[in-house]
Amino acid sequence: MAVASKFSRRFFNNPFPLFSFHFSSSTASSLPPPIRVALTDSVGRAVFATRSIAAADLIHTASPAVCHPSSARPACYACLASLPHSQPLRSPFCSQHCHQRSKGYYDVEMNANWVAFDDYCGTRGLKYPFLVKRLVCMVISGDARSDTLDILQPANFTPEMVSEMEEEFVLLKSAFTKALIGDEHIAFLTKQWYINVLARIRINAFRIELAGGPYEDLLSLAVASVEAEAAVGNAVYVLPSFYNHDCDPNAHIIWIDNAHAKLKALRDIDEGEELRICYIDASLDRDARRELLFRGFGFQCNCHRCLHGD
Ligand SMILES: C[S@@+](CC[C@H](N)C(=O)[O-])C[C@H]1O[C@@H](n2cnc3c(N)ncnc32)[C@H](O)[C@@H]1O
Repeated sequence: MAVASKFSRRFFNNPFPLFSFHFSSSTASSLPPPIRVALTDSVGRAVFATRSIAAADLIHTASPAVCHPSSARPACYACLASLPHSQPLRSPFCSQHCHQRSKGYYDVEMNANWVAFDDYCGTRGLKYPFLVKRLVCMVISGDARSDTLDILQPANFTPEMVSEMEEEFVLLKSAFTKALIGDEHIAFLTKQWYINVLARIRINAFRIELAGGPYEDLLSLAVASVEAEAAVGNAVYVLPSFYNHDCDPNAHIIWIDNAHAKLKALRDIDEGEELRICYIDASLDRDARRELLFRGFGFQCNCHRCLHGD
């Protein structure tokens, strides 16, 4: 972690961190999470430890700003908890609590006809437009602000990529206008807004695979593992989006039962060290990792492993 340490010593001494966070963590301690976000001169913003953290410690938890279940596996509409495979799906919710808390945006979504939009995105294998659709429903219902994701780093789209998004944007917007949602409620939904949100989702979305998915029996476990798609869905978070990537990370993000994320230390971390997670499969060889990071996230990885040819 030479690169991380190089940044960390300098930025830990910066008296003006961009953010410090004070929210609940599931550790027994009443201390705030031991992190802060500060600006670096080579990788934008980054997360730094404000005290030493022991291997396997929970650093903090995070709830998604927006999430959406995958179509391949039944998952709760609100929290992405696995739903039983073996029962006919009666409700898209895992609990009354999830139903209640997402009722506003669920009703907005159910009021519109999604056949054309879902077909268009489904046949092209597009998953991120579904996160935008969810965010639009949340904004209309008053459950989110239209600028919720503005703080996150955006991807650079080429003009060709932008023009390819025209059709999905038109289908999304027309589903709402045909559902007679008043202009005043969807004034924010311009093509520029759509592109800006997708650009942030592209860099910051997490594909969620549950570590502790409840399988009712061996058959449902077999069905789940035979399916190529192990993810229960995708989600975007605010604080976890400030973690930079390292091919030999000192932290990781995990999901046990649902989209509520846990950031955990993979090894002992010093006060002032930068916390980094791995965005991809770290077991790939250097060329494959670099290719994936460049195509998926648009950056040349500056981690110690990559710089030293490992
Ligand atoms: C999810 S964001 C991480 C937070 C970001 N630095 C920011 O300011 O919001 C991912 C972006 O951070 C930068 N980044 C993350 N890890 C990097 C690395 N190992 N090498 C170079 N750039 C990296 C890249 O610009 C990448 O697109």
